[in-house]
Amino acid sequence: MHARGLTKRFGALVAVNKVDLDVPRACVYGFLGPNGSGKSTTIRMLCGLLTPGAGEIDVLGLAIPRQAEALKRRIGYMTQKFSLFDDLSVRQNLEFLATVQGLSRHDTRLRVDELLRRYRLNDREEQLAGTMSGGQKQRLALAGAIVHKPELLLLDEPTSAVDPESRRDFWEKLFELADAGTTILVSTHYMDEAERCHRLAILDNGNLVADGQPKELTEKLRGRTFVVHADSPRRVKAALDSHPDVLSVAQIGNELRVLMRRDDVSLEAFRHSLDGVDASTDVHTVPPNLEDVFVVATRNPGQGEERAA
Ligand SMILES: Nc1ncnc2c1ncn2[C@@H]1O[C@H](COP(=O)(O)OP(=O)(O)OP(=O)(O)O)[C@@H](O)[C@H]1O
Repeated sequence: MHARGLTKRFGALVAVNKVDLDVPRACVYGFLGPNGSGKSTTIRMLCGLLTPGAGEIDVLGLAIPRQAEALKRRIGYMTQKFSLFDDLSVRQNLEFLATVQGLSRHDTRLRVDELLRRYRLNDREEQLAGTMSGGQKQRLALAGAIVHKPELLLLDEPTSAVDPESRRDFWEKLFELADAGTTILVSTHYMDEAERCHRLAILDNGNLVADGQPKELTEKLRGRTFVVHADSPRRVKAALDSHPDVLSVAQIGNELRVLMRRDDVSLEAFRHSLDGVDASTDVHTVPPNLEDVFVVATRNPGQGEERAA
């Protein structure tokens, strides 16, 4: 899947601004960005639900939106809002979706049986979808999105309302699908999920501000993250908040995770800048994580053009 110069305006707002994307086949591609950064709008344009203001889109060899009709049978789409019928049973939901996708009665029965088994829903196939837990609904919604064995799956914050174990379980299913050749584009606000993707794109105010493999993105930030142990972390944080080279400070218990704007501030110089603030401080460098990448990409003016190869 490729997009070039993808743009969408809503009145004066540029929701998506000249975005270029390349999503390799059978890849789990993560889409990250603050609220309102344009993730859903991009995904909706890629699956032909929304017409771009400008740009070229090629999905599975089809030109979108012109050939969107032909794309429908080849993609699956699932959003944060469960697209299920609450007053139909688990089985009826899957049967309905299979019929909409044009499966014969025979194929529908085989496929629904297979999905109920594989998604551990066979012990509750008669239960009304509306009475299921968030995690179960989400498993059913995923089963529904792949009932027609799509080559590409577009998932818009599919795990936003479920517990950590259900999220892990859901991601196991995504990797199973990718191993079997399905390409997956998934938006998320969870860094642990982003970390698991083969590749990632970060959007900010409609602009693509970073893309690459998670490891490439974090390696580029080497030398920028310090951890400060202190007896009075609030006082140290107050001092760091006014430090010109500090981009962000996050408190985790008695530790402060400090992200610098630049990578040329030495550990010694940084230690020195805390002299006289709290005698108990202990500072060391730590490897950057994806959250650091996210903060740099979305908060640091001038970093917008940084891209991993
Ligand atoms: N139909 C619409 N009409 C007007 N503005 C819209 C419309 N759809 C989206 N927007 C605006 O476009 C911007 C991008 O929205 P979008 O839903 O794509 O962001 P997002 O990154 O998916 O956010 P979130 O993480 O909150 O889901 C927002 O400012 C939103 O208000």
